[in-house]
Amino acid sequence: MLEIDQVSIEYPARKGPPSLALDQVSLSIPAGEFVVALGASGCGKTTLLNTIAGFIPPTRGEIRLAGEAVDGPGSDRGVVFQKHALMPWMNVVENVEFGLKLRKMPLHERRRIALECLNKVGLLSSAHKQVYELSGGMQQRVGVARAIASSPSVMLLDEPLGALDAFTREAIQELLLDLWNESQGVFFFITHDVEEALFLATRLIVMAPSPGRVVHDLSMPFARRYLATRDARGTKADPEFIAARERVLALVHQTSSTGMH
Ligand SMILES: Nc1ncnc2c1ncn2[C@@H]1O[C@H](COP(=O)(O)OP(=O)(O)OP(=O)(O)O)[C@@H](O)[C@H]1O
Repeated sequence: MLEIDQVSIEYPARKGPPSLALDQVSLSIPAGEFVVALGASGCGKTTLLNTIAGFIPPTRGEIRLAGEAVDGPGSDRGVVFQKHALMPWMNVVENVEFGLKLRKMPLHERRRIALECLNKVGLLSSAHKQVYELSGGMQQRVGVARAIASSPSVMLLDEPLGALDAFTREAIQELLLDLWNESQGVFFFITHDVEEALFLATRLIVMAPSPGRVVHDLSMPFARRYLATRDARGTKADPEFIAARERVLALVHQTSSTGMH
């Protein structure tokens, strides 16, 4: 269980009072949920993700994972950013096993795990390539493999597919659902794309800015429907999906325009 308990984050302002990036956000997220955060720019999505990751301490409130307060980054949380943060001087498999190496895991063991993770993301045959030899989509898959290498109970993904073409994006969406389904952990995913949000989420949170807060918390059926049918296009073309997309678009629009005033 991931618990976000009354978390507020203030950033110091150059002049005047600090700005409230998150205002008393509370969410209880049991294992096995795929949470997607949607909302206008500046509503605090990245701040919330970075706080769960342990990169930013809450100004007030607490984050708990399996009952333990989060007080910094840890191998129980894997992070994937939009800009893949791969190390260009290491090859693909060395990038994937890097976190395990830091934790002093012996080479043969970390290599076995890294290759297994590369296999899961469909890149086993690229294990010994250099990072620059890979496409953007492949690099993002390496980022995912690296994040799952430590078997985290929470995966944090900040617009990981934002820079990819539509075809690559859809393929990685399906991969992420498979990895989530297999892990039965928590995925926390940020996107600006409503269709992507609806496809991936079992739980969709809509946030609003000024101050950053959660204004809607909705349960979604489509991710599980896809996993049962393996029909991504059929899932996204379903009238129920399209109706939900229009409803959620209207909600996001509403919350972002009220945030302007
Ligand atoms: N390091 C920082 N220092 C000061 N203010 C910050 C900092 N990081 C974010 N903010 C402010 O906090 C608020 C929330 O920002 P955040 O990046 O979390 O929003 P977001 O919803 O992820 O936005 P986007 O969708 O544009 O990525 C914004 O008003 C932003 O200007």
